[in-house]
Amino acid sequence: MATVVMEIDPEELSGSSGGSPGARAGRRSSLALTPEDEPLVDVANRSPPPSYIPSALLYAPPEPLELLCVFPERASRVCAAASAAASRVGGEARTVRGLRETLELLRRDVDPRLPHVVVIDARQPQSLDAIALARAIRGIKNTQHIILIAVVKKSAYLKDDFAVLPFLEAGYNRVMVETLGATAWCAEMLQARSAATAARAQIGAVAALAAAADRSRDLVAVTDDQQRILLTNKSWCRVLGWRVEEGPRPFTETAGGEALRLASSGARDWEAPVTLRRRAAPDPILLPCRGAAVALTRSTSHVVFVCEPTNAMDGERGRGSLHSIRRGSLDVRSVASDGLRRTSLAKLQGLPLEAPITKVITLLSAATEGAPPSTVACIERAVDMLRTSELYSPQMKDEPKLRVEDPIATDLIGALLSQGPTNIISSRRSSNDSTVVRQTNRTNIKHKTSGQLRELLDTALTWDFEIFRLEDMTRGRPLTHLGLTLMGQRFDLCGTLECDERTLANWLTTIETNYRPKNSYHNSTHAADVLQAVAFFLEKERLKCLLEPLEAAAALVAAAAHDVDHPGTSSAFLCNSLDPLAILYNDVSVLESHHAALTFKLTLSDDRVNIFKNLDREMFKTIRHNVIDMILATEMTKHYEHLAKFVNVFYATSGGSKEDGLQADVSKTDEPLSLDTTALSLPENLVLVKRMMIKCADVSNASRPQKFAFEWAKRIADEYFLQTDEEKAKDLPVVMPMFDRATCSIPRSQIGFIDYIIMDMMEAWAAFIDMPELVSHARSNHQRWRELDEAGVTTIAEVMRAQRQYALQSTPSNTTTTTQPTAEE
Ligand SMILES: Nc1ncnc2c1ncn2[C@@H]1O[C@@H]2COP(=O)(O)O[C@H]2[C@H]1O
Repeated sequence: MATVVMEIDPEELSGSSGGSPGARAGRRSSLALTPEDEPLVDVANRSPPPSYIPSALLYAPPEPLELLCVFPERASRVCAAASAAASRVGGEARTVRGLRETLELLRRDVDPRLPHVVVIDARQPQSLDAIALARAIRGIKNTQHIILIAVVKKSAYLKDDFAVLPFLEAGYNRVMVETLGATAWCAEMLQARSAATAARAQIGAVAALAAAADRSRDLVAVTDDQQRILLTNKSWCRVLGWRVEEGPRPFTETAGGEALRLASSGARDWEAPVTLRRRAAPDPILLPCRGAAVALTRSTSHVVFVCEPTNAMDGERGRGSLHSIRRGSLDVRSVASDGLRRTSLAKLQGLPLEAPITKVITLLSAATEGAPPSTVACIERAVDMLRTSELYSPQMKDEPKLRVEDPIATDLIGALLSQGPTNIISSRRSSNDSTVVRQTNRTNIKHKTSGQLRELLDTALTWDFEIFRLEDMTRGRPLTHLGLTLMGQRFDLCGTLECDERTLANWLTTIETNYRPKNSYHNSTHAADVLQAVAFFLEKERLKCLLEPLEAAAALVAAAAHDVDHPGTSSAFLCNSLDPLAILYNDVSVLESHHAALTFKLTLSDDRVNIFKNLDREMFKTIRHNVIDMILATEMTKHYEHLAKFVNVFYATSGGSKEDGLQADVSKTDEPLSLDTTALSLPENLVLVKRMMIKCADVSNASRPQKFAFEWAKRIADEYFLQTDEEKAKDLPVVMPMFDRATCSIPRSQIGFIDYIIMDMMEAWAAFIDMPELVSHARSNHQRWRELDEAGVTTIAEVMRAQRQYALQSTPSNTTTTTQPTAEE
């Protein structure tokens, strides 16, 4: 139906003054009246309003469980079991003995520790009337979300099938038979916490929407499907002379007109006039009304009426003007913080410079204007978080389980992600193992390759490239050979950098010589492996289109040199031992700074190795900047920062899933990521791609076929163990105490590494360059580590034994397949 729009006189509508139709003036309304006041109605030709609570409103930050036990007997073992379960799942328990104490605790006006769960001993009615207590708790405001659990005797069930009913009717959510079982209580606590958190979020959302209605200058009423009024807002009460919180009453007592007919017709969304009776005045008023039916199922559950007051009512509003309604609704705290925010905003706006984060904070702060209190609270929290400088530092989510149950993963991830010295330094000694630039005395390499080596190098661009075979065949100098093949021949680095092949060979030899062969992991085989991964990635269409030859060259150089002179111990170790490198770099990005600086020191030290010597100043500046940036990006303390930036820029966010995306869980990997291709055209985003490329290459071992992944896992564990040995021998803080060769579970460390470091990153990168095998290998490695863990395998020797058997079983005809590559040549 077409809507007839005409000017109407609000005073006439309100019935409070005469006024001829010809004298109509006032605001526009989509409500149309004929001169005879016959309403023409605009019905439901727009999209219907939402019949759901928007998910953003249901956001509930994870909270540690708060348990309240009400047990008359202090020494109750059941109470102790429930409390122990609460702490097992990372929460806290308090115990009270009776009704009075419980109610006192719950009635405290602002108790931030309002319990999620109350467990009540219902086994001895003579000591505690559990039914009365539940009723009393449910009678207190804001306790609807609390999960009440009654503990009953087993005999209660056996005697009477319906024994639970009085408890449920009194307001309990669950009835539990008394038990001391830790598992049963833990399960109960976890379920109860999530039910309570969800319920609290729902109630908060409803309260927020009620608050929004309350602050509207429109007259708002909500009825049920029987047209009984359930909720009215302040404007409604003021104009119609109602008391706030009048109980349910028939809407027809108060309202009439076309609006009512439409509401009862089941229309989803309509506009029509409504007549409303005022208690203090004889004449009803006629107001334009917008209505909506809320239907969570097929049938309507609620109908919302929003009636526009007329200008003539402004006089009646008193403190109900828009301004005074808003101000009146704010409490002292929110006014104060609002004021403070404005002051600091004003200061920020006065500055000539504005960082993007300032713009974001300004926008968010502006969005609190007129928003309901719960939304304001959410935004304020978000702004507080944005104001910290550690935006990308990960914090364990609600995963206290990890800490308790998987100390090895906690150790590893904690050590990878934390920077600087370990907190307590029990003894400080300078390291004898100072890092010095070793001059290479092997500038001449035998560049010719044997037939077998040539054959192997021909497969250099396959994802199952036999890197350990290359290590054997080249007697520990895989980087030079692979570098000449990939950088020299495949990517024509000499053409891009305008250097001769001899210089490239010298450079590779120099870099390789400065890797330490004593390291089981951080040696030149790792450098070659990362170089190979980068070269493999560069072959992908997406990167071929995006990167210039100079950028590709920078990536290869960075990959080859990214861990040069790695001492085999972590930055934290260097800081703890006051190593000269830690002193030089002030405990900040110690190793990566050293790798980048040494790369240039070695390269520029001699024209015979200087692959950059023919570049002009600008090109040199560009490649130097790129190489440094990529090497620094391999620092694991910045892992989440780089990953989050990459994901935020290149993937469209949907429903907050990207925030969750950083939570490790290899089981939830089915959602396709949707690439935002517009971001690709912005040159400033390329740096994120390059960082991500080297980062993924650096830890790609976990995404390689199993036999390689397992060998790398063995090597890194060996290196970690040596560090732990050295820390103990030198009385230094032990950075990863769980990495003790006698006790450490290799499978568990790998499961943690894949869960928390690899999976999300590989998913994002694999989708970006279209390389699904990165994810599939990581998943199948994860699966195999789990099998080994479940089989009780822990040490390196056990892993290797199990893998040898596994290889024999899965390829019975191929008896040469082992996880340890055989030496050749
Ligand atoms: N398979 C693995 N298991 C555990 N840690 C690993 C593994 N691969 C790489 N790492 C760690 O990830 C880090 C990446 O940066 P680094 O090469 O400096 O040091 C690496 C190791 O500490």
